Amino acid sequence: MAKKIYFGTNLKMYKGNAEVVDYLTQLSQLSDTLPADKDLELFVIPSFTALSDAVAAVRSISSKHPIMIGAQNMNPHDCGQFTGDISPLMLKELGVRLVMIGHSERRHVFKETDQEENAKVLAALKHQFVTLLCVGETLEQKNYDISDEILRTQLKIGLHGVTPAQLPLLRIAYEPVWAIGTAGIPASADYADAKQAVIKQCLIELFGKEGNKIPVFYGGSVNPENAPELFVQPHIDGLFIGRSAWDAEKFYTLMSGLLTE
Ligand SMILES: O=C(CO)COP(=O)(O)O
Repeated sequence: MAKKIYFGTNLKMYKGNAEVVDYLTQLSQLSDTLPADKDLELFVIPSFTALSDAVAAVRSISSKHPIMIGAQNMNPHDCGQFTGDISPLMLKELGVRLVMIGHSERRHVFKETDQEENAKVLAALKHQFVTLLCVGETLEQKNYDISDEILRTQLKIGLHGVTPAQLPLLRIAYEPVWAIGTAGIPASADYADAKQAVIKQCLIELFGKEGNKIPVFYGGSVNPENAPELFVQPHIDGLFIGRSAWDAEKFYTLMSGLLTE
């Protein structure tokens, strides 16, 4: 069987409810026309306020390649005195299937620690969410030549206590902090692939040969120009995209170009 291919986008704090519904309606219709013989996992991660209607929107359109809806963050507790936070049970109730944990903006803007990401990873897996842990080094860490150590630390703490039975739900995104967003400089395909290899090696150390089956995506200024080279790298299982995927047609064009090459 051909290798599974992964495409996802994080909408960050950009689209409100109505805009997310329009976007998903368009993207679901377009995704139906992607090659039927490809084994694809597509996911879109909107803001919390759009999740309910986002789930309804993707359910209302039948597509050969249905879109999985994810949340951008999650409190690890089922309920409690955590004003402003959202629990796993609340996300489950809405039909959300995926939870993203440890996005660079959560780590660096909101100062989340590896230990906090670990609590969220364990809670997300316990509640059977597809669990997407993001890792990546800052520019300063890269300049000190400690990127590999940082990635290994984020993985070893972030995944502490994950059991082999939970691995099929786990996804990793490598998103170098310096490559993300409007001020980001895209990683070269060679650099990205080398770091993805470090991540895969660490996953094998943690979980044995089953660790090699965990999909690892690249994210950080993916665009129509650099996507083809990134996509064919041996250690990159999928692309996790921000700005270049926020227009449904542009996202579709990027994906269909890669799938038909
Ligand atoms: O943060 C990202 C995805 O989570 C990547 O964003 P950009 O593709 O806009 O750099």
